[in-house]
Amino acid sequence: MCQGKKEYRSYRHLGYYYKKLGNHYFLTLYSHWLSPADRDQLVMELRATGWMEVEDRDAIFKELHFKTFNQAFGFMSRVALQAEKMNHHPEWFNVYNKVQITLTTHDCGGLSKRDIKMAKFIDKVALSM
Ligand SMILES: C[C@H](O)[C@H](O)[C@H]1CNC2=NC(N)=NC(=O)C2=N1
Repeated sequence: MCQGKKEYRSYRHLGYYYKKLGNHYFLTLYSHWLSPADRDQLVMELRATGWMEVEDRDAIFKELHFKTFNQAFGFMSRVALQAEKMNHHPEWFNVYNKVQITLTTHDCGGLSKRDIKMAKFIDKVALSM
């Protein structure tokens, strides 16, 4: 989904834009694109529910604690089904009742609308456990 800068102009009519990260250009879909203003606003809202920005990556992170391993695993199962449905998968680590989650869009080298949608889903499910 993300090509180098050279394809940028040929894809523009398809609603793509390119984003420069370091010495690389990532071509990504407008439909998932987060404008800087939207990104700042949405990430600020997620900070209110415990998400934080990852220092050396364009990604967000949250650690969730549950009463038991079963609850943590049940939470992960529900998120996994949503990840498959969205074709958008978290980077996560589980130890007993704790789940650490990092969200970013690998195809685009950074945050996209899918990460925001997934983060809100995660918060909703965690609240219902
Ligand atoms: C081939 C497959 O559709 C892609 O690799 C999907 C799968 N899940 C994904 N998950 C995340 N977080 N980012 C992606 O870019 C992504 N791409």
